[in-house]
Amino acid sequence: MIELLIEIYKSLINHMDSATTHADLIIRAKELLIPIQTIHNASIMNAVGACGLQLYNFGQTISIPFFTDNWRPDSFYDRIKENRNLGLHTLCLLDIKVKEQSIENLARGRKIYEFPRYMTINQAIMQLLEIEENRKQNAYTSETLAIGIARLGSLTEQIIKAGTLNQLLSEDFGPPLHSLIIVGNRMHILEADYIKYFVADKNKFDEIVKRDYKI
Ligand SMILES: C[S@@+](CC[C@H](N)C(=O)[O-])C[C@H]1O[C@@H](n2cnc3c(N)ncnc32)[C@H](O)[C@@H]1O
Repeated sequence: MIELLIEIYKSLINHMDSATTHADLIIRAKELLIPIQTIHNASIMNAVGACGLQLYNFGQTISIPFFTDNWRPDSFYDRIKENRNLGLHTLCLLDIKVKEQSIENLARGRKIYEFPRYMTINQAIMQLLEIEENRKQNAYTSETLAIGIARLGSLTEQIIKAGTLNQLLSEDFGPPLHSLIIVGNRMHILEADYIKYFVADKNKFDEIVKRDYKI
């Protein structure tokens, strides 16, 4: 019970009702008859509006896990495709590996943990392009408009950059945390006007807006 209370306490530092983790904690607390008071807070799920895309126009959020040599999951590709078909943007949350044990240490019961790893926007784009290359259903291409966000909310270190997936691939976003947004295939003119502030290559951006969004 103490452990659950600590988990709930820790989870108060983000938006309490936004994800499976939170629902799980609340259900478990209710089962144990622990009284709960929810204090709503900021979350990437709504702070993402800082990139200029309107929250109304986001579809399903996805999480992109690190590929390994023999585990390259791609089920989230279908979610991106569904969102894009409806003209909606996709917020991609990127994998975090902290307190992970190697198979060997796990097998031997050694409490030795691997160095923490945080997926970068560049790694996420590489994985996404590999998946498109395999699936070939045009959910997106290297020319699709996207927005990379790093350390959102930090007064001095926040970075927001918009461009094609290909353009963002070579950008340096610095230390974690990173998120990626794949822009839907419908965009309001106000969204386009806002995003322009985060674009390095304005000519290319205008070209894409004209070509893909007819605005
Ligand atoms: C498992 S999710 C948890 C999100 C958290 N519960 C929340 O609601 O903000 C963690 C992922 O959210 C994204 N994220 C959280 N905070 C962020 C920030 N300040 N800037 C950019 N991405 C962020 C990153 O992709 C990170 O890997």
